[in-house]
Amino acid sequence: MFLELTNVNKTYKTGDVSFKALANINFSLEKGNIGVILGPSGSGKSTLLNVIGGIDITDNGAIFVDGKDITELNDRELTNYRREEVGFIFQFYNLIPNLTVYENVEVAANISKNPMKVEEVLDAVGLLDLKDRFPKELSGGQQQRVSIARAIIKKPKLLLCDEPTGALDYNNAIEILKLLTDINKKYNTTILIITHNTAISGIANRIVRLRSGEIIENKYNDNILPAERVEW
Ligand SMILES: Nc1ncnc2c1ncn2[C@@H]1O[C@H](COP(=O)(O)OP(=O)(O)OP(=O)(O)O)[C@@H](O)[C@H]1O
Repeated sequence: MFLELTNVNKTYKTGDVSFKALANINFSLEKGNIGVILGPSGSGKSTLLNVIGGIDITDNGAIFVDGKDITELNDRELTNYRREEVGFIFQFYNLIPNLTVYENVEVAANISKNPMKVEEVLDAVGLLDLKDRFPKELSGGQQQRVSIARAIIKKPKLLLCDEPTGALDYNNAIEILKLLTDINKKYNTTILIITHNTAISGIANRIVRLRSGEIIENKYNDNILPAERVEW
């Protein structure tokens, strides 16, 4: 199994108050699969993505990524894991406003050991013609393509997406889902998407539903839809 979580718990402590954000999480995802984590606001989706991405730490449990338990890594190893093995995509793109499209992607290449060529990645996301524009000169969908280019240039084993279509209108959202499924096929990248939008689960091999930090449903999807046929 490529990604495997066993008995993962996460508690936030603020002063004397503690809050259990993840309770006994168990699920797994095969290499090259797409997983979708569904759940309402506050159900623990971002927390789950953050612990899988090595941005936050768990109370206990194991998180195996490609055979390695990342909860056992020291700080330096965890930095390398985040930098080399995981790509992140967020709802609000987080592009650097005073750098061009090309430069935004180049920055990511510069901190990676064995990156793809900037042109190749911009071509893969359909932005080669717009490489000299600044983020404010792009539509939301185009800005999200830049952030996807930035995430995949390091050839991540795992692509973690936090509401990747949350700020987009329907047509742009479908284009981004199509791009994610294309990347999944082209590079065999394992992708995990968190969203409150149930319709997005149409493109996923595995669907996990969270409520109040607990998994209430975990199923294999044997009726996968192409992105173009996802509707909401
Ligand atoms: N740093 C923190 N300190 C304390 N509590 C936190 C912290 N981060 C998140 N929480 C709490 O943990 C719970 C889960 O939060 P999380 O952000 O994982 O939910 P979510 O499903 O991603 O929500 P949303 O869809 O609104 O982003 C929430 O009740 C939240 O208030």
